Amino acid sequence: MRILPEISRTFGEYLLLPNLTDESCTPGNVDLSAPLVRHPVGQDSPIRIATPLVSAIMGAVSSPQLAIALAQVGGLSFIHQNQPIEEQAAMVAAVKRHKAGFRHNDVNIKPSATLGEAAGLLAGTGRETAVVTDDGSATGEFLGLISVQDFNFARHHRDDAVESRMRRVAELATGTAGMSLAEANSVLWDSRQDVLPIVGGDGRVTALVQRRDYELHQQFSNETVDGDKRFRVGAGVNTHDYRERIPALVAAGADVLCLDSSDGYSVWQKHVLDFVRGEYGDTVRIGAGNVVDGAGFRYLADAGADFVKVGIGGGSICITRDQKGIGRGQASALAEIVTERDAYARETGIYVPLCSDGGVLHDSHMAVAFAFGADFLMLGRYFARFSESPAPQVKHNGQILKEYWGEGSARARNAARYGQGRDLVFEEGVDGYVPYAGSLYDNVKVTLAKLRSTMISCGSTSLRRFHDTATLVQVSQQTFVQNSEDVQRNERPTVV
Ligand SMILES: NC(=O)C1=CN([C@@H]2O[C@H](COP(=O)(O)OP(=O)(O)OC[C@H]3O[C@@H](n4cnc5c(N)ncnc54)[C@H](O)[C@@H]3O)[C@@H](O)[C@H]2O)C=CC1
Ligand SMILES: O=c1[nH]c(=O)c2[nH+]cn([C@@H]3O[C@H](COP(=O)(O)O)[C@@H](O)[C@H]3O)c2[nH]1
Ligand SMILES: [K+]
Repeated sequence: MRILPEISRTFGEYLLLPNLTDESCTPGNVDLSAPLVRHPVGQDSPIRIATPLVSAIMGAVSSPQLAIALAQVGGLSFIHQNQPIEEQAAMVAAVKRHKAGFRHNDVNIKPSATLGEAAGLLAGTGRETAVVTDDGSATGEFLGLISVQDFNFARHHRDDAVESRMRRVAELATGTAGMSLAEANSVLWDSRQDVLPIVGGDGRVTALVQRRDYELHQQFSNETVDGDKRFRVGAGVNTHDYRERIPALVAAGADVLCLDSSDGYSVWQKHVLDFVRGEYGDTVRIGAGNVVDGAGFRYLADAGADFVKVGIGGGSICITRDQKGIGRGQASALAEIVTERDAYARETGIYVPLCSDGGVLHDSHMAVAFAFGADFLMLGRYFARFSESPAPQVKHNGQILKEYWGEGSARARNAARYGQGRDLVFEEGVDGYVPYAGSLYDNVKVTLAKLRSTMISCGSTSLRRFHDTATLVQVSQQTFVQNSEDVQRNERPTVV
């Protein structure tokens, strides 16, 4: 038995001290880009991301829609692995197929559905337009479009059928499969429609081009794309069915894989890394984890992990610490592993990036994590709140919420029981709600602005320099109480 001479610390226990801010420290000069995978020291990582945020390997978080939005703003998603192999591979393929400016047709409704149902569907998915098909599925016959602008409950009854208000195919301009984005946009503008359905030879809608996306696209200069300008996407894998799952994900076009486990310091993870190197050499990139100490990091780095993920029990839906008594404060875990990463780089000449996973409750915690030396962050709760996340949106006591559940919760494990015999003996995650926060685009923009501002105060224009020069101070509980004790906050309605 050994007792570490430390008190395990979390992000919220630290504040940053400013450093000298000079003329070079402007928001436009701050480079937030990060290496995603291992590389020789002094060289660039084969995959970099302009925005150092990745979405958690969770069913409530990482869907194709969220993956596309996050890649557009320069981050990366990891499609969850708590689902049959074919379904996960299909989600990866959907992201890879999605050409910038072309959206998947994933919101469909039957003509006999009610306007009330259409309104619920659109609100739940954060979309303005649904495609009307004969059977209400994405592969059904294309009959028309129904948008939020097509009906108004002051004039139309909730029980009226969608077909009473939809714009029918005959009245619509459509594009053809294979059309370039520039061509599609010309038709869109000529037709004065907000949405252009792209229709394949079989009469089915393959994609939608939206005027709003065209406008958004002008803003995206940092997209995470591969050499063919397709969005990059990651995928979670496990240590059970990897011999079947990994080939399917690679075939679907996954750009990077990541082992998804609460405990990465295991021979099972080494077996998977050996399998990947044996089958694919360095052409397939795979991260491993999670670990919370230097020994765990070194084991996975030696086994060939492309990045190492840090964090046990710190997630917002985590109950691992209560259930198993295992875990470590995220700040303490990072501090030790960052030291090990840098020692490893000096010894071997190989830099293995660190992903800090979980436990970010405020945007300021991101700055603290980068100051501690994380290369990029994995976030679950943060992304679950956005309209692009796949979780259902619900209303409770007048507040709009999104469902958010852990991968160790009964809900996720039930969904995962597809013949692997992974019986649920005890839960390790919560099944709950988070407040709905609007679109990913708007929120990430604000978060990154805060991070740039913190870095400017600390005199840094790159994450590496920020880490190298940061001064952190541990704060007392009293410091936080002092901030807010006397001020009665205005209860402002949540902006939706
Ligand atoms: N980051 C965190 O703190 C936590 C994350 N989670 C999430 O919950 C999900 C489930 O995680 P885990 O329960 O750790 O799943 P896991 O599949 O990694 O491990 C489950 C059990 O199977 C054993 N095992 C794994 N591979 C094996 C093999 N090939 N042969 C024999 N035994 C093997 C492990 O030792 C462990 O006892 C993941 O999505 C994970 O991210 C759950 C709890 C905490
Ligand atoms: O103890 C746990 N039980 C669970 O059911 C569970 N599901 C996910 N995770 C981990 O939490 C991370 C996301 O954390 P945040 O919501 O704090 O960003 C994720 O990225 C995971 O590492 C779990 N941990
Ligand atoms: K272990």
